[in-house]
Parts: sequence; structure tokens; C-alpha cells
Amino acid sequence: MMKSPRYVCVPGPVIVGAGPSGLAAAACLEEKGVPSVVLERSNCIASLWQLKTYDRLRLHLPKQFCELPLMPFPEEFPTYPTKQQFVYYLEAYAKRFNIKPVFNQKVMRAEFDHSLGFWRVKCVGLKEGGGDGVRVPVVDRGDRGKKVLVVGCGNSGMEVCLDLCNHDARPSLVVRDTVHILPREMLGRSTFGLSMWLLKWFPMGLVDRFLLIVSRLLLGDTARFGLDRPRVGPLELKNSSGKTPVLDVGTLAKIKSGDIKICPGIQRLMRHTVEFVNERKENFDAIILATGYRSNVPFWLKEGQMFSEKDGLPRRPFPNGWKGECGLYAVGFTKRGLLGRVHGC
Ligand SMILES: NC(=O)C1=CN([C@@H]2O[C@H](COP(=O)(O)OP(=O)(O)OC[C@H]3O[C@@H](n4cnc5c(N)ncnc54)[C@H](OP(=O)(O)O)[C@@H]3O)[C@@H](O)[C@H]2O)C=CC1
Ligand SMILES: O=C(O)C(=O)Cc1c[nH]c2ccccc12
Repeated sequence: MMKSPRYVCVPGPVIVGAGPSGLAAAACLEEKGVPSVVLERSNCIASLWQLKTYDRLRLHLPKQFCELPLMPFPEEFPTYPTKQQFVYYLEAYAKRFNIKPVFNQKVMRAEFDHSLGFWRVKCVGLKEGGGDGVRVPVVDRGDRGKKVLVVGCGNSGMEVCLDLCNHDARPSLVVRDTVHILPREMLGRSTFGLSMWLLKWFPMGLVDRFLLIVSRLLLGDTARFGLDRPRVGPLELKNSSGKTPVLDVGTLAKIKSGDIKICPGIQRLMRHTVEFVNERKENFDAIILATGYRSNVPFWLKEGQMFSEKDGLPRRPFPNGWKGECGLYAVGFTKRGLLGRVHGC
């Protein structure tokens, strides 16, 4: 077996991660004739999409907002492409721009060497197939009637609850804080698309008021079902804290009908028994954590102050990418978002 060299000199940018944003950055560079190296810790591109998402997942923003630069989605794709279609598109994209990530390479440290004028990136090779893919539990027939507690009421928790309902399980949803639920569409357009369009003409506070009025008309008063809204409007909140509004794809109707029960925050977890903050106790057959994730970038990036040391979240949103010192660029992530905004990069 050939041993890989200890040091490799890369005559161009290093891109960390072969997700949609990494692929987009590599393609744009390739288009300009700039070679780059993409390092990917998993053994495939878009590993979050391929290994860590549920099969029924669809994009919840229309496809025109999710396509990568230089190559549109195939015309025959529906408005909201499925996970399988999105992965197929990303594979085709990588092929088209001749992107060949170095797989199974985990970046441990990235530091700018000021005396050399180069970035020094330290990687460890992982075992082939080292995708640490946590599989989302699949509720099959054997799980019918099971009591499942879903923790976290972001888009994941809400969609997982709906799936559980549709497979005859009995889900409860932990909601420990306020949340903005918006219909996925309003006035015949996607809520996201309409919001972005309105923002071109009106201030954010006004667009927020509009979104809340239409949401109230279409969804009713969500507080009546245990889902209080934050005091700050949905766009303002996204902008200031990164918290994404939930785009309802049918979960709210199941909450209204009582098929999904809303619970307060968890105080303690004991085997199958959950104690809530109001001291009520209840037994569940399964617990699904849909509590989001944290960026690992602060762990390895030893340059700049892009991330809060307290919680690992970026210090401010990067609507169009972020340029730091020494040719350091961040593209495609929101504070908490999986999709991020890749359009601006
Ligand atoms: N169809 C699609 O396109 C989908 C897109 N997405 C996107 O992926 C990204 C990630 O979404 P998601 O996985 O939902 O993660 P998020 O970070 O958006 O949501 C996590 C949720 O978990 C809650 N939470 C965290 N810790 C706890 C706790 N200890 N107890 C109770 N609740 C807790 C948070 O609430 P709190 O405010 O209390 O911290 C929050 O509501 C988002 O951008 C989302 O829009 C996700 C699913 C589907
Ligand atoms: O799903 C995400 O991560 C999003 O970014 C969705 C989103 C961001 N801003 C919005 C405004 C209105 C509706 C959806 C969104």
C-alpha cells in the first residue's frame, strides 16, 4: 500500500467540506480557472444530506432559492425537490465541475503561518467508510401506536412529528421556548420568496408585521395550541439570532387536532420516564432529539474571531459570505442553518 505523503503543498485555495457550499465554492473557482482542493471528513459529498437526513425530506424553500451557482436544477424537478433529487443534483454538479474531494480527511487545525504567508492545514485520515452517520429512527409497522417524544420544535422536530403521526405513532413535542410558525406558502407564493421580494421594497419590521398578519389569518393563533410567538418578528429574529422560522408542512393541523401533544421543557430523563419542568412525569417508548447541531469550525480554525467561544455560533449572520483576514472566507452557513445561504458566494 502506498503511504500518503506527510506534507502536501496546495497551489490554491483549500475548501473544508464537500457539502453544497463547498461544492459551490469549488465550482466558482474552477470556472475562473483557479484550482482548489476540497477536504471532506466523510466518504461522500453532501454527507449530511446522504447519511443524516430522513428519506421523506424535501427542500422547504422553492428550488430557485436552493440551486448552486452556474448550474440550475433540471427543469423537470418539482418546486420542492426531494432529498434524493437534491443529492442527485449535487452529484451531477460535482461531476460537471470536475470536483474530486479528498475523502476521509478530518481537518484538525487550520492556521495562517504569517512568516511563510501560507495556511497550514492539519488533517487526520479516517478509516474508509468512516461516515459517522447517525441514522434517524425509521418508524416502521412495528412501531405503530408507540409513544414517541420529540425534543426540539425547529423544522426537523416538526417534520419528524408529522411523519410519526402519518405512521400511526403517538408523538409528543417538547416546546421549551417561543417559536415562529409560518405557512410554507402565502398568497400563492412561497413565504420565503415573498419575504425576500418584500424586503427589496419595505423595511424588515414592516415585512414581519405583514408575515404575522397573514400567518394569523391562515394558521390562527398558534399560542392557543401551546406555541407562543417570540416578541421579535420572524425575519428580525432570524437576522439577529439566526433562529429559523418553522415553515409548516402540515404539523400544525395535527397539533390542533390533538394528534401531536405539546409538552414543556424537560427537567430530567430517566430511562423511559421523562420529567418535565412542570414536574409532570410521563413514559415514552422512544425519544428523538431534534435539537439542532453546532458548528465544529471553532474547534479547528485558529484564526480570526468569527465564532463565539461561548456557544460556538458565528458572531453574526453572513448573508453573502464572509471575508476575514489572510484570504479566509466563510460561505454558506447561517447561525444554525443546515441549508445556509449559498447564493451569495
Ligand atoms: N425540509 C427542509 O428543508 C428542512 C430544513 N431544515 C433546516 O435545517 C436547519 C436545522 O433545523 P433543525 O434540525 O430543526 O435545528 P434548529 O436548530 O433549527 O432547531 C432545534 C430546536 O431544538 C430546540 N432545542 C434545542 N435544545 C433543546 C432542549 N434541550 N430542549 C428542548 N428543545 C431544545 C430549539 O429550541 P430553543 O429555541 O428552545 O433552543 C429549536 O427549536 C434549519 O435551518 C432548518 O430550517 C430542517 C428540517 C427540514
Ligand atoms: O430553512 C432555513 O434555514 C431558512 O433559512 C428559511 C428561512 C430563512 N428566512 C426565512 C424567512 C421566511 C421563511 C423562511 C425563511
